[in-house]
Amino acid sequence: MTSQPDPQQNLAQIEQLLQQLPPERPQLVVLPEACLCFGAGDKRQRELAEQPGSGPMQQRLSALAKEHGIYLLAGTVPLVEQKDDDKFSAASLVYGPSGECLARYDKIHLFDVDVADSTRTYRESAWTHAGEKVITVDTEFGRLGLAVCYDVRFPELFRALREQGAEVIALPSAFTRVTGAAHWHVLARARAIEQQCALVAGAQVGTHANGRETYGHALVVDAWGKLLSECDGTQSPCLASARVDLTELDEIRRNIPVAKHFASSKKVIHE
Ligand SMILES: O=C(O)CNC(=O)[C@H](CS)NC(=O)CCC(=O)C(=O)O
Repeated sequence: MTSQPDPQQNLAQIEQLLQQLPPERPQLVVLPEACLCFGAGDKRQRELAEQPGSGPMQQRLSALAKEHGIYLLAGTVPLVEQKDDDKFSAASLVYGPSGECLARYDKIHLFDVDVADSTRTYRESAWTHAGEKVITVDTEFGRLGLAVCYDVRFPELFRALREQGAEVIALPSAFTRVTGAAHWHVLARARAIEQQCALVAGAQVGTHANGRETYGHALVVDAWGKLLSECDGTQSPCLASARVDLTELDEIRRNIPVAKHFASSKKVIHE
């Protein structure tokens, strides 16, 4: 998606995308990071932020999951608790096919980074509370692990997801065009290969209202690291869609038992 600051506009685009879904169920749809208000600015996002479980954005997402009978993962909806200061949490929300909210993951690694692009300095922690919990959730198709965008650079989080039983990992993202061109595919495939999990990544693409440029390339990778589907950036919004065979995952894990061999490095690396 090339999300705009206005949630209504983005929701209309999401509705259009969902009309094009293949008929198979169960089905997981992973929307990009900041799918409802990209580029709204920190002040506006704080205004839009909802309390967990209530508010128009969450109601609409829940209704869409139910209407289409899908698992719908909304990348980073701004949420606040009553006690909050002027910061909000960047929360990934997972809705089940009956519309219930099954899980919430707050982005752990915040993007306080300098990039050689027109934005130059990114300081996400200035307005966002960092998450403190590793989250997995059971679905009809297996256990889903949650990560967001910049998290992909931290393999420890993905190892923790695997240790919690993740089989599929969702990665809603908004990689910068510059770092994405250099690192996106390698990082996404490496995390899938290392943890022997399928990985489904939504992505922001193009030039946004605040002038930011994102890399796109939403993709689906299997547990062998094979790229099953990808948006190539020529069209937005765009749907990358694939059928993932999780019996293959069992075989990969039997043949290359990295979870067991992890004990070897645990013995010599003391944190
Ligand atoms: O700010 C918003 O509205 C939405 N959030 C984002 O765009 C986030 C935080 S600025 N972007 C990233 O994490 C880029 C990571 C990246 O590009 C890398 O790791 O190289």
